[in-house]
Amino acid sequence: MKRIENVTIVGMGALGILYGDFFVKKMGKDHVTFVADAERVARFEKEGVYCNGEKCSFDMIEGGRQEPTDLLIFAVKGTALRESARLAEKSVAEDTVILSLLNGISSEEILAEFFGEQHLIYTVAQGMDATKIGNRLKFSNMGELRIGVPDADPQKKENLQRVMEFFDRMSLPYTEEEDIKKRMWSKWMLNVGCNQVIMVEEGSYRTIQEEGTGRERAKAAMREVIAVARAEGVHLGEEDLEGYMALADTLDPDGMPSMRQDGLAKRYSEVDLFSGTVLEKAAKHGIDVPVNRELNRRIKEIESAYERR
Ligand SMILES: NC(=O)C1=CN([C@@H]2O[C@H](COP(=O)(O)OP(=O)(O)OC[C@H]3O[C@@H](n4cnc5c(N)ncnc54)[C@H](OP(=O)(O)O)[C@@H]3O)[C@@H](O)[C@H]2O)C=CC1
Ligand SMILES: CC(C)(CO)C(=O)C(=O)O
Repeated sequence: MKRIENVTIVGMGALGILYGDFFVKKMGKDHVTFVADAERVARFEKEGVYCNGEKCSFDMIEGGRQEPTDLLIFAVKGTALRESARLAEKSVAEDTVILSLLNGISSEEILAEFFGEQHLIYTVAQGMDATKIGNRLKFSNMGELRIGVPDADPQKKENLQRVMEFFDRMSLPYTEEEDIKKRMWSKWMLNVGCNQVIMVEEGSYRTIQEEGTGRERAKAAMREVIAVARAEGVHLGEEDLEGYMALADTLDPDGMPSMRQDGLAKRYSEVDLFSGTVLEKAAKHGIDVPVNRELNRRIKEIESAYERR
């Protein structure tokens, strides 16, 4: 079993910086590489990035010039996944393992189309309160990775063992999941409620932590995910919803989910991966999802104003 000794990360945003900084501190900077397009490399070289106030010691190179890696981590937004997968092509050799930290239920499928399903270990990143403003990341809780494989393919099981051995060696917080598909849907349910409500109410985690309309609206959006999940054969229930609301309650009340950070920076968000996907799947099953319909309408309305700036 080949040990993981090198990590390549695509996306130097909130999660990319959090994990990049963690790995550099554990393995040394020679074992960690970021890959990006020429423009981002130039910006990084000029401005650098900071993690909890400290300047990060990272190497970033232009896609196409990199060597194959042992572990490739995608930490971009859903809106940039295909474009960044093309940049990462040279990072992948036969024994490269790929993790996607993206929220939603479709990034693994998209990456499997590019690189082949055998490379992918399914992953959910959760529990972190990582807020990046400009080139500065702040977090108080690094959260954890939930990892697993949805089938019993022997090569994937071996890759899962390689990743767990690596995470153990790094003391990186993670949990192996028996039913990774259910975990992905459950976390997605949280994002559909929490990220979208905080975005439209222009708030912070406090918006959904305090009893009141924000919290109730988030739960109502999440209940629509439960209905869609069941129609798709994924058995989510009220206990999963309560479990994830309890997790959201542990986050810094002044922190913000990634979607709200996009809203503040006037960047297009992952709305299509959240309510967009709920609406699509609900239509397929004839399920009415008024809360997500309205959240989707409102987020698109907010984003349509960006073009007029
Ligand atoms: N933030 C959080 O706490 C959590 C986020 N997630 C999920 O993780 C994913 C990443 O989120 P987050 O880290 O917040 O996102 P960010 O927007 O902070 O970071 C994404 C980074 O990717 C960069 N990027 C965009 N396009 C490319 C490209 N073509 N090549 C290389 N880099 C590129 C962006 O560059 P630029 O600086 O130019 O924008 C940015 O630095 C999302 O799916 C999110 O939903 C999951 C759990 C928690
Ligand atoms: C809700 C949260 C913070 C969970 O870690 C998240 O997934 C995000 O910011 O997109």
